[in-house]
Amino acid sequence: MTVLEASPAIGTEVQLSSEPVIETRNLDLVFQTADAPVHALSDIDLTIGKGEFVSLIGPSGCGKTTLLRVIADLEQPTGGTISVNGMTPHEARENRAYGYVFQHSALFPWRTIAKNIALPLEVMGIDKAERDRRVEENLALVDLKGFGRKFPWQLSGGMQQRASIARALAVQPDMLLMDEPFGALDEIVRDHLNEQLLKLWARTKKTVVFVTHSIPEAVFLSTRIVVMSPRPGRIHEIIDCDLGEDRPLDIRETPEFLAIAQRVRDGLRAGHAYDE
Ligand SMILES: Nc1ncnc2c1ncn2[C@@H]1O[C@H](COP(=O)(O)OP(=O)(O)OP(=O)(O)O)[C@@H](O)[C@H]1O
Repeated sequence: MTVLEASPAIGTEVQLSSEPVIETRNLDLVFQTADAPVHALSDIDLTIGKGEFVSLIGPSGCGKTTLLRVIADLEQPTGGTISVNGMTPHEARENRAYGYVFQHSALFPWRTIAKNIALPLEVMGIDKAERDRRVEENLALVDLKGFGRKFPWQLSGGMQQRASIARALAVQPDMLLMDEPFGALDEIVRDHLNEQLLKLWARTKKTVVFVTHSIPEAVFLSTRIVVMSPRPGRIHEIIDCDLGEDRPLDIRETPEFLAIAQRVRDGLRAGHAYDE
């Protein structure tokens, strides 16, 4: 199925090769605060297809997290429309359509890794045998086999983030929403996790929406990159990242990769001009 998206951003028409799972139209969000209203999102038109890996990139405060939180039903838009898997975000949340991964692992320190992963399954009322099966399956998926009985503080930061990805995957969501999950980690660990995430994505075919500040990370991981501009956050440009699925780390030195990275950098610079 091919879907044509009309977007006010640069690169106005986008051909999606899969059915749309997230669709926003004229999405707006104004936070009411004690001082003055904060216009966080303005006129966001975005369609994300099933199985895509889409990164949101933009300067601090441009609304990346807010957009992810709207998709996740953690914030309510003040204008426009949004559908997630053909449902409202609220219905999608109730249907456990997505798993959410935060910048910091958000694991409970008093529970073992296995019990952290099992927690949402307990809340869902899934029986112990199935919980144990899913814990083992997802530990293996993020290369943490044998670490289930450890506590979070016994694991490195990178391993803790992998455990939170396993927890998000355990509810078997169609989608992963990831808010700068590797932002607090050093470069080498981040490179390694980027490689692992890419393999995981290729294996599971989940739709991923990924917030990052890093241009190389966005280009390395994504099928499309949404470049946002600040105050109020809007989409400046959507860039295709047509590097194929097989992406070893040294792809980052190729002319194709560097050309896309330059386009993203130019987009971020031009987006800043909105502020002036
Ligand atoms: N609950 C809230 N109440 C009021 N203002 C808010 C709230 N949440 C976010 N904001 C404001 O909305 C704007 C967008 O914030 P958001 O966290 O989405 O940006 P971001 O692009 O994710 O930033 P960063 O890259 O620094 O994480 C900012 O100006 C922020 O201060």
